[in-house]
Amino acid sequence: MIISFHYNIGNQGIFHNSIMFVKKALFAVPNSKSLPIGLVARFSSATGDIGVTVNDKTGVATVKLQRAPVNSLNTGFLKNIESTLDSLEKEKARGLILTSGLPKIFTAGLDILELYNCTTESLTTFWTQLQSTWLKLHATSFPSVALINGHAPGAGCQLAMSCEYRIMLGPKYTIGLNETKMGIIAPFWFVDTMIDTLGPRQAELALTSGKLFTSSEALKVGLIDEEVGSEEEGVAKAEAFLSQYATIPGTARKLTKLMIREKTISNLVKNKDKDLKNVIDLITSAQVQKGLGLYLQSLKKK
Ligand SMILES: CCCC/C=C/CC(=O)SCCNC(=O)CCNC(=O)[C@H](O)C(C)(C)COP(=O)(O)OP(=O)(O)OC[C@H]1O[C@@H](n2cnc3c(N)ncnc32)[C@H](O)[C@@H]1OP(=O)(O)O
Repeated sequence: MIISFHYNIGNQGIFHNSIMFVKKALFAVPNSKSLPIGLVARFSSATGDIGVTVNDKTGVATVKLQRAPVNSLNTGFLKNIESTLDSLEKEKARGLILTSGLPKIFTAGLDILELYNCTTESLTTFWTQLQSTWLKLHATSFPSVALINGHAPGAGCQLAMSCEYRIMLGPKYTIGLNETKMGIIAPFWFVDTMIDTLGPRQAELALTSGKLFTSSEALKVGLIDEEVGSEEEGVAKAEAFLSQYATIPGTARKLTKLMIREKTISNLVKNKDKDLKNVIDLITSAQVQKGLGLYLQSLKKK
């Protein structure tokens, strides 16, 4: 476990001539490392790595997801993300920028290997962790921005939608809930989140077709809030968005957010077991297993 807390020195970034400016450890982020982007692949692991950088002037934490090759979300990585959010809550972070440390991919969504050839037991562990990580992200007390610097299909889109503001790097990447394209059904809380984000009409069109939106299409329907031409521009816009909360009393902000999100959150909290049963029934069916196998093969053939 590396316990590190990285400061942005005068907003110049944490790496200068490949030297990390690292101040003393202030809190623990389990299994976390802060890595130069070019080194990401070397640190790939079952649980992934999470780079956390906190700007000491603003208290905003930038969290970089790093699980090569595509930041797919397995049980360990989701647990790692949840622990990171717990640490940020404990240390009273003033804001979150959630982004990817990998080139081209925000996250490829759920790790299909957790769904394919799974047992009821392994699927239960995985799905329970997914529910728990999502609940934490969706209800953070601090404001959150998803800086979507690559593709964000499936649960990648779900994570982004749970942040309060979405900034996407254009024009090459896509985002959306593509479950129906895979012959599966998005869980009700993914659907609720998309309805909260797009409204019922656009959500229905998007979900039934499993649409993956380009950044400009996503902007048009309100799936993202801003499209940017570079990561630097994205970071600047994310910081600008978060800076407006510097003068807003935190408790009033948090309670307002939770009031607006309460219905979607409590729908999952009250129906966790039902959701799990739906998933087990669907995912372990022979037909869905066959489809997932073919989907995995098609990804590998590319
Ligand atoms: C009630 C049940 C509800 C279940 C809900 C599910 C929500 C989900 O999130 S389902 C998953 C949705 N995600 C996808 O469909 C994404 C699939 N992946 C892609 O479209 C592409 O990989 C990409 C656009 C993300 C990246 O393309 P790129 O060309 O850069 O890389 P690839 O060569 O395709 O992939 C590299 C490597 O990674 C493997 N892989 C890709 N995605 C996943 C994944 N989601 N899970 C596991 N593994 C994945 C891919 O097979 C390649 O593996 P190899 O290197 O071994 O060939």
